[in-house]
Amino acid sequence: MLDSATEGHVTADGRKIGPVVLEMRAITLRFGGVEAIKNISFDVREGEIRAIIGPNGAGKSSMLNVISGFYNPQEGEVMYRGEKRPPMKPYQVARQGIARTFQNIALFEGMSVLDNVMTGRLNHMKTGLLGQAMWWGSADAEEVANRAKVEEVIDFLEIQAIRKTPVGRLPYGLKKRVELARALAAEPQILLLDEPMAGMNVEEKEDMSRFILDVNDEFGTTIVLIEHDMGVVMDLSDRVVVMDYGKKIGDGTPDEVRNNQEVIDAYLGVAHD
Ligand SMILES: Nc1ncnc2c1ncn2[C@@H]1O[C@H](COP(=O)(O)OP(=O)(O)OP(=O)(O)O)[C@@H](O)[C@H]1O
Repeated sequence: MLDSATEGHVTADGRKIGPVVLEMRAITLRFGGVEAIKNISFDVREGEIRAIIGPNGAGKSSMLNVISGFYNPQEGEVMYRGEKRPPMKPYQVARQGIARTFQNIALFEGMSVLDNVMTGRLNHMKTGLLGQAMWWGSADAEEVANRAKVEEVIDFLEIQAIRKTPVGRLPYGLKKRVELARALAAEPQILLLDEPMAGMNVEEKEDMSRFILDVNDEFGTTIVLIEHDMGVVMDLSDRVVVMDYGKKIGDGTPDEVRNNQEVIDAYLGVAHD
């Protein structure tokens, strides 16, 4: 199905998957004596939904943190759009078009939904948020564009009704959606989602799954996600990387991974959460 890193294909449901956009090459990450990631390679194609799964402590968050620039690995290379990425700070990675959400929600609780989503535009602002706030009434071209994008995202994620509500007053599932909105406001090419359904009830999970699929479909955003809920992962993802104790033990379509004996033994048989 995927013969070449430079070719794309169309999925059974009609979504376009492009060439490789991000490639992790032989990544090793250590914390003192702990090897959180052991010589792992995998790639991400433009427009795909790529999951990273594995039991607790497998190294999934560490991997997402390497992609987002939060950690720089001791060994290996991150190739982005065909070029080797030098060690970078997270804000530099964000400027390259990679946005993320966090496992534990990281929003400004006292600020409104609208203002929280607006912070996602920081990378697109020449004046910075404070400057924008001071000129809130006058609306120059940059501000108009930023506001328009934020309103588009708010509409898209169906959170218009709560746009003025302080985030601290919202239920958990909606906070997660606001976090997604903030990440989307940055207009990322790659969106990193760290356990987007964690702590959600069934209905909230269904909503979030739909929004992830819609974002991917509507904006063509490439999505890399970590998720514990196996049903969600198998339904959403084009391809899945399986990690266990810092090693990669599987990589392929949901069906391939489901039928991989090493994965069955090491992961699916292991209860957690
Ligand atoms: N900042 C850190 N300092 C020291 N060790 C760390 C640090 N971050 C992660 N580790 C260790 O690295 C290993 C991988 O952790 P990581 O959080 O990446 O796993 P995970 O698969 O995301 O787990 P979970 O599903 O529980 O979130 C663990 O042994 C963890 O204790």
